[in-house]
Amino acid sequence: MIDVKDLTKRYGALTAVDGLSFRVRPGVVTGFLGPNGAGKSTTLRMIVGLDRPTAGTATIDGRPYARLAAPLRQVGTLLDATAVHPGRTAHHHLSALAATAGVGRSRVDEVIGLAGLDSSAHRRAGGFSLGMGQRLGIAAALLADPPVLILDEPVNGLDPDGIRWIRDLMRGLAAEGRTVFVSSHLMSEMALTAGHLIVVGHGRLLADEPLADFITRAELDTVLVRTSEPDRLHRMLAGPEVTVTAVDRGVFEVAGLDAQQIGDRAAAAGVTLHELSTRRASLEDAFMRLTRDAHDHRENA
Ligand SMILES: Nc1ncnc2c1ncn2[C@@H]1O[C@H](COP(=O)(O)OP(=O)(O)OP(=O)(O)O)[C@@H](O)[C@H]1O
Repeated sequence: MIDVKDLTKRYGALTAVDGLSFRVRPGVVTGFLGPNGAGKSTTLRMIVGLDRPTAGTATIDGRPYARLAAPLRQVGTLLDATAVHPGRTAHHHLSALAATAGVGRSRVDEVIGLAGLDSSAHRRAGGFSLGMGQRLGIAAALLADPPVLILDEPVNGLDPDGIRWIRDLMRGLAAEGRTVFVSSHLMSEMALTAGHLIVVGHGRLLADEPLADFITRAELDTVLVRTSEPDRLHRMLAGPEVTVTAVDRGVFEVAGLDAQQIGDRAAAAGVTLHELSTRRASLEDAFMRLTRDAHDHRENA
């Protein structure tokens, strides 16, 4: 479990992280989202002891990172995949790490296989592509089999195969009961991977809830309606909170009523419908709505 309490980081006049509190629990992939500059990397860096908080605390299984007895065994991190000596091979890099963590050599080969690096294990990391560097970073994070994983933008630079691989890996690690905390810009990817979301904007907490609740709360679902009686449809749907937008001949997108309400009204009015389907909002839609509102709120404050 990761526990962040009133965490604050100021750089001169800029408050990068502003009194942030949340918990990341085991058993589910928790996505960490926010617009550029929202304070995600700064928060992750404070959690793993690379930055000192101006105020507040961040603990991993009850202790600040710096006071963990065996950090590599307790938390695996991927914060900057390029932080590998370019002259070292992947195998050499992982072996050196394994030695400091008291991890056996057989585990090095195991994580190399797990990360899909078998054929490049003896190449110098300096010649690695971004995606291979990410794979090496993930192999290093998994090396000592830690119960907590903190990954900053792990899909960066990965090809579609790599993206699917890391998605399955993260979900598998969470299903084993580990704590998996992962930041990403890719909403569609997070929607497939995360079960829970922590969303920040301007260093403040905007949401801390299951992914499904976050999307539902944005109330952005719409209903697609097809009819041969558009005028009657308009009359029966008219209302202050209802928007009807024509998307094609006889096809309308309705916001403000759900499919059941529209179906009931059509039945009562005797309007024939040829299609009635809910269009679920995407995580991206919900995220844009929430972060835009936070932005407006600040500008108006
Ligand atoms: N060392 C530093 N000195 C001064 N300002 C900093 C420093 N590190 C980060 N910042 C500022 O703090 C704010 C938060 O940055 P941070 O990198 O944590 O955001 P982020 O959410 O990770 O953004 P991105 O998604 O773009 O990586 C930004 O305004 C950034 O410019």
